[in-house]
Order: sequence, then structure tokens, then C-alpha cells
Amino acid sequence: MALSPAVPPDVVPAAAARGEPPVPREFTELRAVDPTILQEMRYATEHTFVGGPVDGYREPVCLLTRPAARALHRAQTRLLRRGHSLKVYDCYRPQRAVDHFVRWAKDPADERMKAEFHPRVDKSRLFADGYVAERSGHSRGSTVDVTLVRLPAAPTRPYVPGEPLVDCAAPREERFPDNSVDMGTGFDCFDTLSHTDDPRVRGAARANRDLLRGVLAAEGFVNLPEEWWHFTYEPEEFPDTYFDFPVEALRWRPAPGSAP
Ligand SMILES: C[C@@H](N)C(=O)N[C@H](C)C(=O)O
Ligand SMILES: [Zn+2]
Repeated sequence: MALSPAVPPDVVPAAAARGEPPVPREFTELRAVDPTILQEMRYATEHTFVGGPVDGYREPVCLLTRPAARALHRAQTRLLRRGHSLKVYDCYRPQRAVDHFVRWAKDPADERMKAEFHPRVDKSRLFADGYVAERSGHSRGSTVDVTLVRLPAAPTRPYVPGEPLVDCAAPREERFPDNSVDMGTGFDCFDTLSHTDDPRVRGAARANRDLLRGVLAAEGFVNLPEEWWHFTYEPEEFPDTYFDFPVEALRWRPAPGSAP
């Protein structure tokens, strides 16, 4: 399988032509590197901890730096042999999305999604407790939120805005359905039970967390101890740069002034 598409010279993505920040050539769509990795790009949907789509997610596509995408492809190759697939929930995250999280956290009146995503943690604590970052590794392009799915993947049902919410740390049979394996909590469950090494997580869920972390660590990904799903590929291509171009398919077009 080809690892990444060739980037033609003298091109910029369409977003730059619309006055958006340009997408560096070091970024790629994950599906171009590995189309077998499942994608459920949550922040482009209604099913988020802020209660709707997040600023900057114009399309449900996973953008990453090429080294991070290639490392995920290597991990996926190992997992497919074991009957599993990776599923990404979030990849590159523009700074404007992080700013949206910060604005939401400063509004104590908005508790629409608390019952599912942070029933035991006040939203004022989410940054201090390490569940959300004001300067996120995701904005540097080499971080993913990811889980495991046992193949063949079962179909999932969409979240219906306004439906009754269930605690993300409830047993798997009770919480919002996900075709992933049991990790002990749902994605973006801001709770100590999501801490990767929490000793209350045992049995199959413990084995699943350890499998995910082990396979990704072997390919260079470092886990965030507060969240079993959050991994950063190291060394990072852009360790000090927080990008803000929107999340959308990379539609390359000739740069202004260049030959067609
Ligand atoms: C919000 C959650 N998915 C996440 O990625 N948290 C870390 C800490 C981050 O915001 O970088
Ligand atoms: Zn994350």
C-alpha cells in the first residue's frame, strides 16, 4: 500500500485561497495513507461534550502530519493480523476549536452534556484536571484520539440531539453505543475512570487498554495518563506550532501566480 500521495509542487489547498491559513505540505489525510483505519470524527458531529459540532470542523476528515499517519498505518497493520482495527475520533484540531472548548468551559449555565461526558467533574475543573488543554497537542498535528474495534465492525447508530444522556462511565451495555471494544468508559469521558492505569479497570477492558497502548507505543506514540484514548507521535514534526487551518478535505489547487 502506498504510504502517502505525492504532493505536486506549487500547489496550495483551496482553504488558503479562501483566506484561511495554509495547510503545510507535511500534513496528509489519514485515509490517503491507510483507508482501512476507521474514522468517527466526533467533533464534526452533534455528539460532543460541548453539545454540537466544534468550530473549525468543516468536514469529518482526519488530518495528520505524515510521520504520525504512517506510524498509525504500521500499528494498523499489526492490529489487522489480530482481528482488530484502529478507529480515530479526533486528529489534527485547529486552535479555533480549542478556543471553542475554552469559551464553553467559561459558561457555567451550559450543562447540556454534563450527564454523559463529565457527571462527576465540574466543567470549571476540566482544564486543571488534564482532560482538555488550552494549547492542545492535537493542534500540532501529531496527536490522535483513538480506540480499537473488533472486526468485522458492527454498524453504529447516530446520536439524536436531545436524547436521554447516559453516564459515559456506566457499564458498556448501558452507555451510548459504540462499535469499539470495551475500554471501561466511552470516548471523552472526563472522569478518573478514564485514567489509563486506573486500577478499577480490569478484565477485558484492562486488556483492551493495554493492547491499544502497547501497539501504539511500539510505533512511537506516547499516551496521556488522564485519557486512555489520547496519543502523541514522537518526535513531533511541529513541536512548537499550533495550527489553525480548518479541518476539511485537502483539495489541492495551483498556488496564485503559479503555472496551471
Ligand atoms: C478533549 C480530549 N479529547 C483531549 O484531546 N484532551 C487533551 C488533553 C487535549 O485537549 O489536548
Ligand atoms: Zn486527545
